[in-house]
Amino acid sequence: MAAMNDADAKIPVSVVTGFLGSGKTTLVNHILTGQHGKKIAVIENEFGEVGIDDALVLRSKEEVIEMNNGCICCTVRGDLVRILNTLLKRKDRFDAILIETTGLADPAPVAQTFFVDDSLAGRLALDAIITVVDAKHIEQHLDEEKPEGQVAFADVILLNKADLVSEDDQKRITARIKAINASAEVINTVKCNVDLDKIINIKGFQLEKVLEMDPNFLDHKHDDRVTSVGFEVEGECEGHRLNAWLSRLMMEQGVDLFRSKGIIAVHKSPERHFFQGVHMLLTFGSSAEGLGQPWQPGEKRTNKLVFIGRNLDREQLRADFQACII
Ligand SMILES: Nc1nc2c(ncn2[C@@H]2O[C@H](COP(=O)(O)OP(=O)(O)OP(=O)(O)O)[C@@H](O)[C@H]2O)c(=O)[nH]1
Repeated sequence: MAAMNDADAKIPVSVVTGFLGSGKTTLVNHILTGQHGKKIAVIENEFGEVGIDDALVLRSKEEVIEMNNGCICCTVRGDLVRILNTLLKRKDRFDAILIETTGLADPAPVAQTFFVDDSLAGRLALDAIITVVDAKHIEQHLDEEKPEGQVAFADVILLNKADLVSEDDQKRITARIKAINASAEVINTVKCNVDLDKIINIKGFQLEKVLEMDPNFLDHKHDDRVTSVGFEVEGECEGHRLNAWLSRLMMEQGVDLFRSKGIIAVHKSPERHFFQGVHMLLTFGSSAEGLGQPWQPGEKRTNKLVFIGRNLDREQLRADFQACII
């Protein structure tokens, strides 16, 4: 009997990165709901201790597993290895793995896992790093500092939110991306609507290429200027108090608040309410608009909040939120 080629036996792993709010969850939803005949296991890393994206991701036949222990840079080795090993015990149930990283994570530590960890190196193959870029905000971010790493290490770049910029803008941004990373394929998308064959199982990642660019790729150091605060509080919120607190918070700390998200149980409302913010911009939604599910009869009402930013005071945030509970 012909022995199976080792490389063929490896399960492809795709890593989705992208700055906060660029469209990573939109891409995961696109993949989960697509008619592609592939069974894909999704691992999500929420930056914070409670999972919120999980509630926003549409459920489908694929499995979604969530990692909740803070920044992927720090916990990746333990958590990711453990989760991947658990997944591998059920490997007859999927053909590919997709890892959605937090918007701030440098993809390096995720990618390293597949080379550094012996238990995984032989069984999984890092297929590609897919970076989602927000066409509207990328230039501002490139001018400031952050997503260079995400752009530099990407194998495929989705220039998403193409609907929000002109064709000239798209050309200029593509040129700027190419100046950072000439070898990545750049695909313009709206709502991350991309042919899945262009992003999954494409064998795009090459360690040699990356090491040539960054010889220190395999020894990443964590940037600890930014922290996350996540907490869960049982009970029902008084809507006006919550609004007043969030408005004050955005006004006073908006500059330092990169991202905020919450799942809220509002007093006397059967709907599950959500808020999400980027700096001072806050939007609200609820299960009445088809986002997530209403509270089920008998289900415990609980609130989950996550804040990501600089100089966050966990105790204060929690106490202020607690004061909104009836
Ligand atoms: N106009 C426009 N909006 C989009 C597009 N793609 C996504 N969005 C919106 O952008 C917002 C952020 O999208 P998400 O998919 O949640 O982004 P994310 O990268 O997962 O966000 P984080 O998990 O916070 O990092 C949502 O309100 C989306 O509906 C697009 O192509 N055009």
